[in-house]
Amino acid sequence: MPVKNNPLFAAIPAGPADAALSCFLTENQEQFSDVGRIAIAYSGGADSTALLLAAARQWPDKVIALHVHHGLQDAADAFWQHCQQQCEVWRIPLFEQHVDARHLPGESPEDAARVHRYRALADMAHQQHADCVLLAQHADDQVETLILALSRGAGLPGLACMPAVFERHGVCFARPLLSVGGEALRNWLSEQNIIWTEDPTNQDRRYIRNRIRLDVLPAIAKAFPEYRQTFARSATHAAHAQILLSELAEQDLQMTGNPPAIKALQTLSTARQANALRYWLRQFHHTAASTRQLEELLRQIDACQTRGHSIDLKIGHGVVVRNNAVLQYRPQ
Ligand SMILES: Nc1ncnc2c1ncn2[C@@H]1O[C@H](COP(=O)(O)OP(=O)(O)OP(=O)(O)O)[C@@H](O)[C@H]1O
Repeated sequence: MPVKNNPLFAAIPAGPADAALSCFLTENQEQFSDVGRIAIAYSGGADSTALLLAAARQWPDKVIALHVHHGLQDAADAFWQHCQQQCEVWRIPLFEQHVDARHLPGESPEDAARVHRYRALADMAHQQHADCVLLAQHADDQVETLILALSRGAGLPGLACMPAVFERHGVCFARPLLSVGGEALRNWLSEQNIIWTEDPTNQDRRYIRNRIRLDVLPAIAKAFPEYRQTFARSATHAAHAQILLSELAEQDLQMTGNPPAIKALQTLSTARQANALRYWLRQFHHTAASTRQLEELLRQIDACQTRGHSIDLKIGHGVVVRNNAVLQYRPQ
């Protein structure tokens, strides 16, 4: 039975996820006015449950659910079973992919799981011919991301937080719930007696994100009741400023050439050199320099005044070296 004729589904009234989705669609009209198939990244948790229901109401019979089985914790099977049961009730087609999300030495388990998850979601979206994958991160996730970025001393790309629409692995991803808080979504689901799964690791204070959510955000909420809106505004300002810096870096790389000529780099101010080099490393070599590495690279470039001067600096999984008149990044 299709979603629109399903009495179980039709009985659920619209809630905050519907409002946020419709606001998002108004803001991104062009991209979403004519979608064929739309996929929801459905973990079984509260946020993606609310998004799945709102999306299925918005696009009856065009919505599919995608679930990534992480195989990391014992609960992964239970999450998958829960998703199967719910999608059967709502008659929403569900697809699943298993990933081996073990992390490499030095890599955080959360980062490894995220990398595998995006790859699996993109694979499934390709296989099912979905136009876009919707993720259920909300306003509180955005604030957590901002605080996490501040705690790490991040630059503008980190402070810009999570974009509402982006592309990865050739697939469009979107986050339509960034304007709504997590509590509103949960309260609404509870009022409708809709069940969801709780990830037990969300209470584990060994993870910094959980400490932010459980300990820091309640204190911030007390001191700054409007923090969701004001923090989101700051993230938006940072995102806009980052766009300008990327445009400037593109112009500067046109002038210096790619790979950048050392003499041409030296004609730029130190801040512009740093900006151009960060962009060059990120866009063309998929790596990022720490603040200290970048300072050292700028020092070596400044000192490179004669043929005899060399440049040699380890950054990410490679080294930046001098190759005659230009810089070169050599993966190792
Ligand atoms: N196992 C999964 N399968 C499919 N999508 C997932 C999975 N885990 C997370 N996602 C998607 O990525 C988003 C962000 O992941 P995160 O780990 O922050 O979510 P979560 O804590 O599982 O929250 P929720 O499921 O309540 O949205 C989720 O909202 C969901 O859309």
